[in-house]
Amino acid sequence: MQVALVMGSISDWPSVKQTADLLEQLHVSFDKHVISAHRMPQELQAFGQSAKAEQYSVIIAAAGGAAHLPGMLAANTTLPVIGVPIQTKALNGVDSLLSIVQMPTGIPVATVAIGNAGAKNAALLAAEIIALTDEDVNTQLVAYRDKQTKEAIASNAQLQ
Ligand SMILES: Nc1c(C(=O)O)ncn1[C@@H]1O[C@H](COP(=O)(O)O)[C@@H](O)[C@H]1O
Repeated sequence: MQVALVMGSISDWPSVKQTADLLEQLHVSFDKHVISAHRMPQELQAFGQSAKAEQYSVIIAAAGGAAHLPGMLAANTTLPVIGVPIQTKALNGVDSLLSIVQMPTGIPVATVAIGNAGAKNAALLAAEIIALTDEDVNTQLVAYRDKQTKEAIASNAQLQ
């Protein structure tokens, strides 16, 4: 698999599904895992440390609240980790965002926006990394961008 799609809880799946659907559309192969740094610390460490040997190219990690999962995965691998802040009820996902984005120097997490835009951009960012060496994924990405541009131009008609 090219991407490991990891979430802190099964309750994150409705958001993470948007990432999964877009990865599928872009022909990126991936598998899905619930792994919590807080609830499954040993499994988290084992997963991070074996991720490179498993031949993943990118890890996407989505978590909400005290979202230490992306950072702790990044601590256990040198693969690129994309962090997705899940929108929370109590603090609207600002808690998730700040937990993920403010990493110390030396252990980066590529953090995307809170909510739907972030969930989708995580898939696109992963696909852009994969597309460096995968012509099929590159073709899908170019087509995605092309369609998006055409739709934006066509939306001018709604102004008339
Ligand atoms: N942020 C983390 C971590 C972690 O970072 O290890 N593990 C679970 N969670 C988050 O807790 C929220 C509530 O989880 P539950 O619904 O299971 O109580 C979820 O958004 C999950 O990502």
